[in-house]
Amino acid sequence: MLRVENLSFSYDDLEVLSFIDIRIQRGEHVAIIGESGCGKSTLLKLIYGLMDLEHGEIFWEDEQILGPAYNLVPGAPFMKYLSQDFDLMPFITVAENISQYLSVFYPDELKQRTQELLELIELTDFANKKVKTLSGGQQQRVALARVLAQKPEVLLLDEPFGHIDNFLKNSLRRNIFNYLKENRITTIVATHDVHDVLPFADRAVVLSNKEVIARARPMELYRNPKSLYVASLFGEASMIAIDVLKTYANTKRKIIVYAHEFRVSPSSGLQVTVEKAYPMGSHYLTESKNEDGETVFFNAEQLLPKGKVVYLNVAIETINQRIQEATKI
Ligand SMILES: Nc1ncnc2c1ncn2[C@@H]1O[C@H](COP(=O)(O)OP(=O)(O)OP(=O)(O)O)[C@@H](O)[C@H]1O
Repeated sequence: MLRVENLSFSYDDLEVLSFIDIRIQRGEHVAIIGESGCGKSTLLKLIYGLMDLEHGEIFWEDEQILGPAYNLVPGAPFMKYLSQDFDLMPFITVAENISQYLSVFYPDELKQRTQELLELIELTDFANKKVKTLSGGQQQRVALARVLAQKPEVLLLDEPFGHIDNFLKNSLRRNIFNYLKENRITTIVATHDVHDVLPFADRAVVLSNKEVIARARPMELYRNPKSLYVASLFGEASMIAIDVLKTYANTKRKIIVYAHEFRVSPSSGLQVTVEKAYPMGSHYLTESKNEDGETVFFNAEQLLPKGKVVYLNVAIETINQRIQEATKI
């Protein structure tokens, strides 16, 4: 088990993390999510031992992870950290970069394992190309294979698919995350991309304003977000008064509604005026204002013109589900 206990950290006078507690089981896949600048990368660097904690302790099983003040070579040997800069050897080939950490005493195994990792990152055809000639996304994939070659017990990934185009991203994500699960590699991913989180993470930890503000299974967080901040990590969302959606409801409480959960109606529901519409392929993400001037995002099948007044409804099941959570917001 990885235990992060009471961790606090500041850069000079700027406190970034305050009394963080996280426990991660061996083989578990946990996503650290939160807005840009909330401290995700800092937390990964601290877990890897690249910086000294201001307060608190980190353990992997019974071994304490210590920072550079206590370790000449920072970075725990049973862990690997894939940062946003890739740490590759630019003047040798892709295959050589990957096999650098494999044992030369077993040449057949070295060849087979290098091949396996090249297939995993979908770069078999580039095996003999020098790394410096690759694109940023290709280099990121080599960096991934290079850390996997070292068979870490714990893998820390910082925005692992940030440089990779959408064309490849989905299959690569499935390859890599399935590989990590099958090999029981404990994985912590810092990301703001929901596609890294919902299909793959066993749990998500949400950081905001120096603290952990939510932790749960990703689908649980998505279905019942406890704040607009959490919902916004999954998509456009708005806070709506329950009595506007359910006219017979006698309450001033509000619930969170995702843009795709609204249905457009010509006559009844929450009245909004269209401001702007963004084509999204299957629908138009439509920005509107309600009668109190608050912004409401909803998905519409049609392109609605600026100034058009429409009414929005939400399925009763969704309202009831969120009402149960609304008291906690
Ligand atoms: N070396 C540094 N020196 C001083 N401040 C830093 C340093 N690195 C990060 N920070 C600050 O610490 C805060 C957290 O940064 P961090 O990179 O951990 O956030 P993040 O959640 O990973 O962001 P992103 O998603 O944009 O990568 C930010 O306010 C950032 O400006």
